[in-house]
Amino acid sequence: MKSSHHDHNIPSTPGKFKPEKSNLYHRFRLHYSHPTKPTFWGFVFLCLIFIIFLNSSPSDQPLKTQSWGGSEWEKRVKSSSKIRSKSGFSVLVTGAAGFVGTHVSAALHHRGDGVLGLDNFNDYYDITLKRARQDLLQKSGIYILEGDINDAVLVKKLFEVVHFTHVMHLAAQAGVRYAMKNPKSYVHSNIDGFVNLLEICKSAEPQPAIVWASSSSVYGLNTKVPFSETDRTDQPASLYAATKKSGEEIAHAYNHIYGLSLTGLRFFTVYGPWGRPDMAYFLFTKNILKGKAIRVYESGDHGTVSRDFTYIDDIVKGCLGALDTAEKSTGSSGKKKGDAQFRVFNLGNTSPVSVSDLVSILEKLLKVKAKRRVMKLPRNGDVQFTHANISLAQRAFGYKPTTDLQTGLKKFVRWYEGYYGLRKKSHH
Ligand SMILES: O=C(O)[C@H]1O[C@H](OP(=O)(O)OP(=O)(O)OC[C@H]2O[C@@H](n3ccc(=O)[nH]c3=O)[C@H](O)[C@@H]2O)[C@H](O)[C@@H](O)[C@@H]1O
Repeated sequence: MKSSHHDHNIPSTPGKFKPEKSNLYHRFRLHYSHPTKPTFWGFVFLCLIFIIFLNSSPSDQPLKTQSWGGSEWEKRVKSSSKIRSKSGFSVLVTGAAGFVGTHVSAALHHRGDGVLGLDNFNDYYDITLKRARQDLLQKSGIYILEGDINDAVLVKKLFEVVHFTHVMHLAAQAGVRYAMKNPKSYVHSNIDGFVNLLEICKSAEPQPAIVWASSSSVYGLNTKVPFSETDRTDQPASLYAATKKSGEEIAHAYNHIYGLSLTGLRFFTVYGPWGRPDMAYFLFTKNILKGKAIRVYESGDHGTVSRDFTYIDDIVKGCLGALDTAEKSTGSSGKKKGDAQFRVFNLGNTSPVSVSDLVSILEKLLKVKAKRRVMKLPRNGDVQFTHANISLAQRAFGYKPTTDLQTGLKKFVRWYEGYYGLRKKSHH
């Protein structure tokens, strides 16, 4: 599972029994060659198979919920969610140990909003990075609860303990290309999980306003540039995109039936410090520094593949702007009392850069020449280009990205070197 041919750096699927199994198998083989006790070892083998069977869950992502509950736990939940400023919010941030979730949580807390994080800490990518982000937030008093958005009992309990004014829903199975490897994880988090959350929000008293992460990938094969929110989004090129588009339709239905205030944000390839190791800029940095080859995609006839790379701080401003302009939900007792706000916004940078230029910028910053393997874009769900029109978000909450790719990557590289201990110590 680990080293597939495409994305050798993408970690294995959640549900990590394989390596252990082969370990045990080898250990067993060593002992099995012992001539004296074949039946004993046969028995041990059967036991092991049985244990493996018991431990393997039929679902792709088993619910991993720590023990929770009790008065101490409630105190912690309440204290983290407590509003510390005049007219501040109390926000449940799902996916709070994720890349965007961490930055948004920190920004909300910083301005005096109460923040409770929820994250299932799945192993789609390096968990130690998620734990490090958790530690970072914990230092400023933000509690990230370990639990899954599919866990209805837990999420319901949270709404009983705290009257959240807002939900910032960022928990998702991200990544475009990984959807071919683990399709069900996308349905599990992006559809099942979202519906579970909305079901609970619709019955919560009071209903919170919800802002959530959609994706630029919903534009799929759309060729009209720049992408506007009114452009067609019915031609997804990946299952990931299809689940995010489904999320937008599901959001509409919950807004229509239950009066939930819903805002979907179409993020355009967000990058920056504390980013996701499965994304190209991160993966490239790692491999360039290791002297390993990187795959640089191009389209047919040596055309460029480009992205409207958007720096994390700009995205955070967009998220806060969306929260600040979100109107209240209108329903109560699970029933709609009037029309509620329904919005979708692009949050991009408005200046696409080719993957090849991305690599050149990294080469300069890292002072290492990349070993480029230029290849035609495989049919893996990637689209050829993205380019956001952001005028809608600009009008609604003054969204205006200010960081170009060069500047943003510089900050990323500085973080990367610090985090992985690569920075040269200066001798006065
Ligand atoms: O905009 C979005 O909504 C999406 O942005 C990113 O998806 P993507 O644009 O594919 O980001 P990267 O994985 O960083 O890829 C960036 C570019 O590098 C290219 N690439 C990727 C990997 C690789 O080995 N080589 C390569 O040339 C891709 O084709 C793509 O054009 C995120 O990973 C998604 O979770 C998010 O939803």
